[in-house]
Amino acid sequence: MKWLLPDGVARLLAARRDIARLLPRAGAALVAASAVVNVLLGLLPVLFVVAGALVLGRVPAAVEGGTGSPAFDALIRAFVLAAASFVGQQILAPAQQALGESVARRIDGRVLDELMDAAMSQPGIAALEDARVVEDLRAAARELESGVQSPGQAGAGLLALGARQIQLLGYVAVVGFAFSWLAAAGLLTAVLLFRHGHVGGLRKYAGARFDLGSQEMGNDYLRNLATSAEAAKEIRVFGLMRWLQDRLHSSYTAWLEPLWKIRRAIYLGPFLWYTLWMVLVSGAALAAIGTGAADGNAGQTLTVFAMVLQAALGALRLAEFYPESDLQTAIGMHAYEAVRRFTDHLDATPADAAGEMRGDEVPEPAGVIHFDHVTFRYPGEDRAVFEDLDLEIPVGSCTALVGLNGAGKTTLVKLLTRLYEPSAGVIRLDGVDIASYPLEAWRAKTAVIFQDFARYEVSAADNVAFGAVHRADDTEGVRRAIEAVGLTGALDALPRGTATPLARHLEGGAELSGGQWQRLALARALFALEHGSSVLVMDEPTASLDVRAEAGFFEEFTSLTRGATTMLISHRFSTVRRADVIVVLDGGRVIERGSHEQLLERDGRYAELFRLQADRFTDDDDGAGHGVPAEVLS
Ligand SMILES: Nc1ncnc2c1ncn2[C@@H]1O[C@H](COP(=O)(O)OP(=O)(O)OP(=O)(O)O)[C@@H](O)[C@H]1O
Repeated sequence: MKWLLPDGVARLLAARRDIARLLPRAGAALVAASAVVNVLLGLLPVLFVVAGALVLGRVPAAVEGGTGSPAFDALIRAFVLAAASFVGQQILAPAQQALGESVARRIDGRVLDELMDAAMSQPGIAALEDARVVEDLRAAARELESGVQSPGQAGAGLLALGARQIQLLGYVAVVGFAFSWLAAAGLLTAVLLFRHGHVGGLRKYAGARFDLGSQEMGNDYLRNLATSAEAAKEIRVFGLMRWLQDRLHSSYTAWLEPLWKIRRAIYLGPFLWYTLWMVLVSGAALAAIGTGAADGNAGQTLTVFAMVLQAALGALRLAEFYPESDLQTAIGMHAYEAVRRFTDHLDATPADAAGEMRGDEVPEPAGVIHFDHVTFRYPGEDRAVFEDLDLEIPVGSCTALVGLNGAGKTTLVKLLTRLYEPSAGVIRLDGVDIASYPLEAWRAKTAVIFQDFARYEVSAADNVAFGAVHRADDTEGVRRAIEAVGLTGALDALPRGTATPLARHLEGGAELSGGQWQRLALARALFALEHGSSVLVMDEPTASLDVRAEAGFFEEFTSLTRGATTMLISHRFSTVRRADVIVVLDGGRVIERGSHEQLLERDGRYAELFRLQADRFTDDDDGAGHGVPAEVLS
């Protein structure tokens, strides 16, 4: 069947079908009510034209027969019909709008739920780390929330379009029955052609605009840069205002110019062409109606003439833009397409390793976590971050990971926490593939402070409790964790103590310093340890700590995390050197492994990096190494 239809029409029908498939999300009763209202709103104007013409045609006989005559009664019946169809339209128009809004809101709500479910049900983060998909998604979520050009509006718009189409067919049928099917066909063709030119152009323009999405993302980025507090300091200090203004201007121009060009090409030519057709066909049809009237018998012709003329004009008026449906059906589905692109992306993301599952519990680690010949490349990347990595992390002690930027330390943590699965090889806990444990149970065993840890805009206490949310009621435990990281004084000084929301834009909210946020993240990990986690991963945990806090960090943490398996990633050798085992990563492999003393003795990469950092202190001092803090060199 598809090959019978021109390409454009097939695409239009497919788009309409996609919108129609969204309608069940609004609920059968609501959609049925809206459909009935729209069908009535399509029929009533046609009925009004027919009844109005009958009134006009019956006036001469009614005047002649006088009140009470059958002709007068017939006039009154036609008048009542005309009045009822007019009043009906006035009553149903607001109902159409209200029902349409409800349909739109329900569809958008359901699609937003589906979007959130899809995003949250992902065990990994591959899709969410794909910048293009995430931008798509943000745009879709924005449309769904604002509900301006949303799939819900497209659904409501489709129902409203039904009213206009029924109206058009009704007028055409009146012209056909009462006058000429040829004239009716001519009118229908003229209206559909004009609509095709106009609405088709709208769709093409919307498509072109979405194709320029990446350019629009660039504009958004620059606009945010200009208005966000985050970049405000640097932009002013480095004098980047002028640069930013120029970039904004050139970026917007580069986006708008192709759009203007497309708009001229899409609208101007076709508009002139379809208008010409419209004028010719409708002129011929109206001339034929006028000529027919001049030839006919008086009473009959008056009715028919009024009916046909009104119907023809009514049909021609329907060649215009429909504000309640055209933009909505043309643009609303783009947000939904973005949602679908996202869910397709999720479907294409490799599923969890589906090996043999082992119970619901992960046993307490007893021996070793083994990255057993692990190879990993990020989705869509050719280069492997790890190639046949073989790394053993002893349970119950502290292992530090050292390596230059980009060596793969954070990626290792993502693999351990199963945010990604290895491309090859296996990660084992005491000989058992960690992928054979239920994901939630495995993650409950791990507590991680990521380098870019989250700063939740909730209370300070909740920020800590999120480490073991099922024990959020353990307020004593939360206090202990806060105490352990030395934050009690700072948090108690806040307006509502640990209940203070940590965002200034929230009522009664406050903001913490970078180092205080980092301590809070540490407290979260400690709280997780207290409630069942036994593998603690800390990625740059001291990056924002002051010197005193950093110096005391290791002692405090070793006593707090005694018995846990700790992985410590840090560029600060004063932190790293106390670890039981230090592993040096380079080129996706382990190149050195040992204690601080063993690695210094070996005089390899670790020793080189350590001395480089130590030299920074000695150069600032007397050049003889005497200025190196004792804790670093000793
Ligand atoms: N989501 C991602 N998609 C593709 N490549 C990535 C992604 N995240 C990291 N990479 C790449 O993987 C490599 C290892 O990055 P990773 O963040 O693990 O290094 P790192 O050792 O933690 O570095 P740093 O010391 O700077 O924190 C880098 O080349 C990085 O560009």
